[in-house]
Amino acid sequence: GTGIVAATPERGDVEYLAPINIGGQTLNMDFDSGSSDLWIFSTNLPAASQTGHQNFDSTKSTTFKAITGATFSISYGDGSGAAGMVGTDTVNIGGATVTNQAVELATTVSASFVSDTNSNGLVGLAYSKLNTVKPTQQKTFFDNAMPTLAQPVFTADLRKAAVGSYEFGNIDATKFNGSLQWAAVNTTQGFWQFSSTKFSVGTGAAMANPGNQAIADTGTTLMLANAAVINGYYSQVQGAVNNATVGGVTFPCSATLPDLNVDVGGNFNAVVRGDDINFAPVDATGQTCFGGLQAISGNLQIFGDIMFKSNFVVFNGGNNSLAMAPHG
Ligand SMILES: CC1CCN(C(=N)N)CC1
Ligand SMILES: CC1CCN(C(=N)N)CC1
Repeated sequence: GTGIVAATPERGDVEYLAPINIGGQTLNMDFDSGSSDLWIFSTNLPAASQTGHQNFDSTKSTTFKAITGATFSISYGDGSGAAGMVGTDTVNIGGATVTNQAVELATTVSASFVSDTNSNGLVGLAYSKLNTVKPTQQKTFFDNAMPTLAQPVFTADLRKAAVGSYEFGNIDATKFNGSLQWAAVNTTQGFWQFSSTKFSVGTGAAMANPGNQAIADTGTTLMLANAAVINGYYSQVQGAVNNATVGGVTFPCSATLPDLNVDVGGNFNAVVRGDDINFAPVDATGQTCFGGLQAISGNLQIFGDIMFKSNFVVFNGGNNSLAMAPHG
């Protein structure tokens, strides 16, 4: 089978929401290729945490089954998190259906999730080895769906300030230009991870970034890269400064931003359009803009939604590879 859902950006493209159906109830969810838990807002939360959200009510589903003694607890890089109990139910994402999918019902969620009323949980699409359910680790929706999908793939078509899509089991060739370029994925850490050991800025010469790795992460808003990339890129942007007050690199909103070209798996070069690297004004004056490319230490870079806005991405769980092409 196949499935397709619209991916709708929150204001400012902070995250992209898509609807899933669980036991007859529809919730708008944040699809996250950087984690592996499918957890949902539920009526098991304190009433205050449920306010403004779609809350799954397991007592209203005729197909829900609790997993006795199973719990989950997950925390994310930004300090947010959720925890609760676990059951199985039928999950249908745009037509792709898994019976007995582990669904994790939150009994506690952090404040940032409560206040983000557009999101009612996460659909983890990284490798199942990262799933947090105890005592028995559970599989992701994609892992469970794969055997019944027409192709063992899902695709992300995320757009700047526009509706895109997530699709399971099919690669829609009308959604990208040119041919898909493929790279091997290193699954050891459970991410859609690949090497990225060189980059270039605009039409400039390739610069080495030895030993560097990156993950394709739909759950992260920005593109987080190491000092070599940050310095290499922003040295080419007039007026770019590291603005401690704002918490990252800013530049005049009138700046011309060059494209960033990054190596993927030693196999191909992905282009992140300069226009997509202008994330948003820092204040109402619209004079100063916050960069979509920001710093992270270490050599595991996080290619988040900023990269996805310039590239259609295919995740192939059949042979652990990943492909990109410019959006159509
Ligand atoms: C390496 C980190 C990337 C951001 N995360 C995520 N999308 N869930 C957490 C893991
Ligand atoms: C990967 C996740 C990080 C935390 N999130 C949040 N606070 N809304 C969602 C995505």
